[in-house]
Amino acid sequence: MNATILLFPGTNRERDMAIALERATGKKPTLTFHRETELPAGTDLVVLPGGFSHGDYLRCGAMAARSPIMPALHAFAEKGGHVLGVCNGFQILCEAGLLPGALLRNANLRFLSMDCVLRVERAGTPFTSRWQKGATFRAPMAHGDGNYFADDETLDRLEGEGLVAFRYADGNRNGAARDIAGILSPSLRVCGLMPHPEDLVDPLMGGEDGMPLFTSLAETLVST
Ligand SMILES: NC(=O)CC[C@H](N)C(=O)O
Repeated sequence: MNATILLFPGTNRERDMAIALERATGKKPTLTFHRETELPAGTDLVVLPGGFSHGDYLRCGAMAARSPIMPALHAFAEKGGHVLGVCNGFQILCEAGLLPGALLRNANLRFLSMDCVLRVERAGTPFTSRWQKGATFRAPMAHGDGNYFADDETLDRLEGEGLVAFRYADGNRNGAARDIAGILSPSLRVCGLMPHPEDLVDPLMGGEDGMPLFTSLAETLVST
């Protein structure tokens, strides 16, 4: 699997993401700056990592969603490419319209930095094939704007079509609608989630709970 990590001004989780991807694939991902207009040839997976792109001004991810690289990302997704967005990356994917809804300020208006427990709501996707449905796992979270919002019609559609990937299983600290922590596109090839599985991929970090996300992708996206 050839992974490309996108970098925006203010991205700060790209190294964590690169380590997690390399652990799963044995290959170093490519880093591509937001000012580029093309993705590296042969990219199987594009990852938008966490951080504070453009200082979180306007709304988290709003400016990054209009970066020069974004038309290439849209084209990649339309052609069947896989895209993962974590935290600020999830916010950018929503602001870019690649996933529905938006991430609003946390309900208590505080930045949340702690571990949470996620439940896998949809197994058998490129992002979740290594988990059973209903499995729970620990994931660190660190965000000020993780309050997932969408209108009821959209939420009903996401639930009806099995596009809720992950829910908070140990309490809803940020106010996210229906405890939603991560969602999938109808194609199942675009996924965004707020917590950080890439920060729990080594016993030295306190566990490897996040690894199945990356091994699922590595197993699905075997490069030709
Ligand atoms: N860790 C992150 O990616 C943070 C995302 C965003 N800046 C927020 O605070 O919500």
